[in-house]
Amino acid sequence: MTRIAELASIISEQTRNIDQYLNSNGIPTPSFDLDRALEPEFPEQIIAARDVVLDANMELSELLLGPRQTFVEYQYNYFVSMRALYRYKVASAFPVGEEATFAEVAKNCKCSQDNIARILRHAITNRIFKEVRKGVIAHTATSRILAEDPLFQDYIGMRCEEMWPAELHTLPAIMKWPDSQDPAETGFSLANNSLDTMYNIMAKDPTRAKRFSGGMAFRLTGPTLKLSFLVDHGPWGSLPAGGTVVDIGGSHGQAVLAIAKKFPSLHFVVQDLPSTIAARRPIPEGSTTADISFLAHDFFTPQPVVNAEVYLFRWIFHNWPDKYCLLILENLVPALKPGARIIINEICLPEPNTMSTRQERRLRSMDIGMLTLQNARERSRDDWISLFKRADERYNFVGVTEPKGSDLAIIEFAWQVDID
Ligand SMILES: C[S@@+](CC[C@H](N)C(=O)[O-])C[C@H]1O[C@@H](n2cnc3c(N)ncnc32)[C@H](O)[C@@H]1O
Repeated sequence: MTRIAELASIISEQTRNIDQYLNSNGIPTPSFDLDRALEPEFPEQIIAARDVVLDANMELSELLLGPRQTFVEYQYNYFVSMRALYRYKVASAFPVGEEATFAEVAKNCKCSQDNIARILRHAITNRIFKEVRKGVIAHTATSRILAEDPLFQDYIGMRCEEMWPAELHTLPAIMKWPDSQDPAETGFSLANNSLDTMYNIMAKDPTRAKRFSGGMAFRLTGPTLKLSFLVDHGPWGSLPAGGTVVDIGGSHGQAVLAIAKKFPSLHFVVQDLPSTIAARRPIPEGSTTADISFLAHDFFTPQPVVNAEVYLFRWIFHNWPDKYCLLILENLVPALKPGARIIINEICLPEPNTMSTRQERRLRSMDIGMLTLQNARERSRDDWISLFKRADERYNFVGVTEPKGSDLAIIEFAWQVDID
C-alpha cells in the first residue's frame, strides 16, 4: 500500500469512530453553521481519534500538493483580511442571523465598498462569513464568535496587531543582536521602534495591555491547555494533608483554585507581582474549603515562603531567556527543604521524530513566538535538566509526565534527594 492509501485508510477508519460517537450521542455533524459556535466536549478517545485524523489529513494534503505547491498554497496573507475584519469591526457591522449587502457593510464600517468586498471574499474562503447571494453576506459560526466573544476579539487583535508585526521583525532582530538574552532586543521591540521589553511597552498602554491579557485568557481556554491536566497528573494526591503549595507567578490563582477544588486539605500560596495581586478577582465564595492566600512577590528576589512541599511554576520559564531563569531558580534555593518538589507546567519540546508533524509544528510555533516576544524559549527535557543543573547541582530531575491531549507537560525536580 502506498503512503497516501495508508493515510486515507487511517482517516476513513478513525472518522467512522468519530461519526459513530456523534450519532449515538445525538451530536450534529460538524459544520460552520451559526448554531455550531461551541465545540462539544469530546471524551478522551474521541479527541485521540480526531488527532489521528487531523495528523493524517495534513500529511495527505501535503503529500498530494508536493514540496513546491505546499509552500505556494500556504496562506501567507491570511492576516491581511483578518486584521481588516478586526480593525473595521466587520463582524459587528450587522446582526448575527441577518444578512447584509457589501454596500451596507462598507457604510457601517466606514470602508470603501471595493475594499470591503475583497476583504470579505478572502475571509469567506476561511469560513468567516458566507456569501449567500452575490454581494450579500451572512454570519457563520466563526464570524459569530468574532462578533460576540470579547476574548476571541482580543485574541485576534493580539495575533494581528501585536504578534504579526513582531514576527516580521524577528529575523532583523536576530541579525542585529545575535544570540541575545535580552528581552528588549526582540522582533517585538523592533516592531515598536523601542529598546524596551514587551511587558514595559505594554504597561505604557493600558488598552493594548488589556487586549493582550484578554487574548492570553482566550488561549488558556483552549482544549490543549486545560487546567485539568495539571490537576489530574500533578503530585497533589501524594502530599501530606496541610502541605504547602506555592504557585509562583500564579496570576489570579486559576491553577491553584482548580487544584484546591480536588485537594482541599492542602494549603496554597499564590504569588505574583504586586500589581497583579492587587487587581486579582476574589475566589468565588463556596468554590473550595482549602486555605488559599495571595502574596506579592517578585520571583527575581529571594523566595519568602520557606519549607513548602511544592513550588509550582506554570507557564513562567518560557517567558524568559536562560539568564533570567537561572536567577529565578537561584532565588528559590534558600527556601528549599530536602525533598521539596519543583513542578514545572510547560511545554517539553519533543525529541526529533517522536510526535506527529502537526502537533510538533504547534509546539515549535510557540517556541518561535517566545523568541519573537521576549528572546525566550520553549525547552526540551535535556534543556530543562541542563537549566536546573546550571542553577544548582542540588536540583535533581525526577521525570516528565506528558498527559495525552495536553500541550503542557509536568516536569518535576526534587531538592537534594533522588526520587524515582
Ligand atoms: C504567562 S503568565 C502565567 C500565569 C499563570 N501561572 C498561568 O499558568 O496562567 C506569567 C505570570 O508571571 C507573572 N510575572 C511576571 N514577572 C514576574 C515577576 N518578576 N515576579 C512574579 N511574577 C511575575 C505575570 O504577572 C503573570 O501572571
